Amino acid sequence: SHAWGYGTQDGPETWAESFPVANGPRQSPIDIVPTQAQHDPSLKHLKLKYDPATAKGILNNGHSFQVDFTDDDNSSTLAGGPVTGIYRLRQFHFHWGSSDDKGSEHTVAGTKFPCELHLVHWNTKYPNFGEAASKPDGLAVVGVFLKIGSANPRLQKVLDALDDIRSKGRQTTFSNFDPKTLLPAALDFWTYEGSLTTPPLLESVTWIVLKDPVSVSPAQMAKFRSLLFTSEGEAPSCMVDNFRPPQPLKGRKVRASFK
Ligand SMILES: COc1cccc(N2C=Cc3cc(S(N)(=O)=O)sc3S2(=O)=O)c1
Ligand SMILES: [Zn+2]
Repeated sequence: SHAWGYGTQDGPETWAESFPVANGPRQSPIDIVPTQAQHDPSLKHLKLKYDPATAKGILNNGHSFQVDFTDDDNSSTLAGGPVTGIYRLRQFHFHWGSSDDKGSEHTVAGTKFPCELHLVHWNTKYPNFGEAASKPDGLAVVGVFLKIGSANPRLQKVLDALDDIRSKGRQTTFSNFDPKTLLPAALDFWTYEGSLTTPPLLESVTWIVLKDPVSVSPAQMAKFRSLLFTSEGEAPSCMVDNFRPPQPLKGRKVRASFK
């Protein structure tokens, strides 16, 4: 399969060679400019229903780490907001920087956050995740910014699991976790039509980026940065700066759920 990464030889500037959609009309992430986002009063409020029992495992996939959920019923779902129908939670993961001045994928009027959480959901009008991932309305990803502040106790269970998945390919069980605890109190959001931010960069994502960040402490950021891009036995390479920079808007409109 295609070896891609975030280095100088295999990073975002090279991805179009193997994934030409990288230069497509609806690529993500983007810079969100609040003054240019249009308030859309027809947007419904976000309906997130997560069952902690659907948490299954945590995996270092060599690009990030992800917490996977069982998605064989509608126990953990997203509805409302900009989407029609019911989307099932598949996994969540993060993107972060080597220092606190960068790391997020979306930016807000040019402001970068040190970390960004993505909760990936797929449209149940399609038979399974893989099918949905290739459809223009197949996926809905909720993005949450993390900003430096006090330690976030809700992150701790996830961060404590990282010791067991330090290298690429490592995974361990991860159960009884409610991802709703990772979200800010208010679910105000910006939304636009975009793509996966890593290969295969499929243009199948309705993005729902929450306006309010949640906190993360410098020590907690150090835990993220203790992960490795590399497998055991390879020369170790710290998993940092696993973010794609903002992509051209190409005429897309960003809507806001709030005034
Ligand atoms: C058949 O399509 C598949 C199959 C298996 C995994 C994936 N994915 C790959 C990248 C990717 C990037 C995401 S992000 N950063 O935009 O939230 S979400 C996501 S994924 O859907 O898990 C796609
Ligand atoms: Zn992501």
